Amino acid sequence: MLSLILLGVAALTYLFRRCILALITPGGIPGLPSYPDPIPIFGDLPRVVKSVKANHSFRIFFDGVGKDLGPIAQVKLGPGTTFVILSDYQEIESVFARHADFDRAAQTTEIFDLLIPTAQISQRTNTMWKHHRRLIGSAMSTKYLGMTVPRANEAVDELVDLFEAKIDKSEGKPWQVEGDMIAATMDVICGMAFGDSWGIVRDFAREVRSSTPKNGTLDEAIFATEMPPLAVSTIALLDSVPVQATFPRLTKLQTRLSPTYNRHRRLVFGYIDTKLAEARNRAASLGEAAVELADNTLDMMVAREMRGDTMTDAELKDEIFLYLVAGTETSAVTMSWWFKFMTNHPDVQHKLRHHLQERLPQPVTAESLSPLNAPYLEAVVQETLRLSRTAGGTTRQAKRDTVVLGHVLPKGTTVVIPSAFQTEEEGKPAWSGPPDQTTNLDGLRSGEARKVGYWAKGTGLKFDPDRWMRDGQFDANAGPSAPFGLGQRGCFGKNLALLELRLLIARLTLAFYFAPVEDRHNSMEIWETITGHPRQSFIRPERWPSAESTV
Ligand code: HEM
Repeated sequence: MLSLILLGVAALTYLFRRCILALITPGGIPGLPSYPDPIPIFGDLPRVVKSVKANHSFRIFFDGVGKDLGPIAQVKLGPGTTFVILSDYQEIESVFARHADFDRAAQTTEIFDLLIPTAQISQRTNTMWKHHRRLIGSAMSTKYLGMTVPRANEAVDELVDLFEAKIDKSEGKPWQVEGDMIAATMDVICGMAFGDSWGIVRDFAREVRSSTPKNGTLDEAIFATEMPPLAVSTIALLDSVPVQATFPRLTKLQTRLSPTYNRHRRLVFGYIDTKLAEARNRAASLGEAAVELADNTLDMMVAREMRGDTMTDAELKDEIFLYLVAGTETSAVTMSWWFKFMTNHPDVQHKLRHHLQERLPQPVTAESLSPLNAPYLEAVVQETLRLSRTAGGTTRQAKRDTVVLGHVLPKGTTVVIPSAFQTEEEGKPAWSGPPDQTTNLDGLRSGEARKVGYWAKGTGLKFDPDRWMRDGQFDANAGPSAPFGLGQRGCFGKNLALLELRLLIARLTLAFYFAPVEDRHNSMEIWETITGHPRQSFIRPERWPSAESTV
């Protein structure tokens, strides 16, 4: 009897110890390279938090894991939470294409679900996501985007005018350009989403002309321009997305209760309400013709509603607001990096200007900006996207147990795809771990043979648009780059973003020479929100013919 009791006690003790061990061990996937000595319960979390705080950047941390630990590695964030970091381009392509195995990760849907719970970005690939894509997909069609070019051209005219005003007032001093680009992309996106630009850039130009700039601590010009309340509230809502929060759920709870957040929300969603009512009145008076005549996204959605293909009002408003969330900062930040690349590469500016003078008819159309008509322009756009790494990285979550590079990833595993692969060099991928981690991966990869080339050895981190050119043509498969993600959950606004970048870069190159700036204005440091901003985005434009330009 006693021995039975002792046996029972031993069994219970063993089970108890196993449970405690399971609780305090950070978990992880057997056989995958990971950092040594994670802290029990917290795993690598303190290490991640420290690195992100020191660098102001998740991307630097995750790129670093890929470089240190190899093409597939793990970061253990405590029991049950493991991130797999995948840096091998060929396998990344395959993961993006395996829709039955992977979906948008909860880490992404959960950071947006407070702000826009029913928008595409907050959904797994479910019925609602498919319905929304069907309803607004045509907003990204060539036909619709082509129709928006005259309106976008007007927005660029206003930006050129703003730069002219700033040149006249700045006495040759540089200024930070990101605020101008946020204003310009908001004007473009609002024009497309509501049919009305907010006219922010036009107001900026008026304010610049009627005031004197201050001198900043780096001897830069600081202009007294003010964003209108709607734009301020939009930016505040965007900043409330808990992308860097250690405990996002707690941060969301705090945000939900914040009077400031709720005030911004009321203002922006009240504006969308008014626009929605106006669009419905317009559609009612146009009847059947409303579908054909719709020239902005809201009108397009409302016209379809009349044909019985409906979203709820909440869904409609979330999708429209997603335009502002996803479409302004991303394009503005990419453009801010472009200015930096230009001030550091006068040779590229000259080459691009000559190319555009030869190729671009006036007025500019969507077709004239295409890679076929202006291949070097496309090379500059794609090189800017590759090296600015605006989105930093993407994530996917395993829908079932699945194999990646020979390792079984359990259902629910989050795969992080850092941006490091975009700088991959010939025969030497971005990662360079110890020899046992850089073994030949052939036979382990689940995708088809590689279609995309490598960047020439030692050049991955250089800004060089010519890497995309083959025999005078743009080659989309020259080397690895996926700034918009890939697959069915890739960026919805990719075509719009590309058109906008092509137009802005072409028109600004023809209008100005962006003179080099001093070293103290030329830091390449990143600060990260949802996107990776250049900490310094100084420009010193000159009208053509420029006194400083040598050509
Ligand atoms: C340079 C500009 C832009 C960049 C670099 C960019 C990048 C990205 C990336 C990396 C993703 C995630 C893709 C993935 O997980 O595979 C994404 C998603 C998305 N983007 Fe963009 N984007 C840009 C501009 C835009 C614009 C202009 C719009 C719309 C007007 C837009 C709308 C969206 C939407 C709605 C999603 C979520 C799609 C979904 O969840 O199915 N983006 N973008």
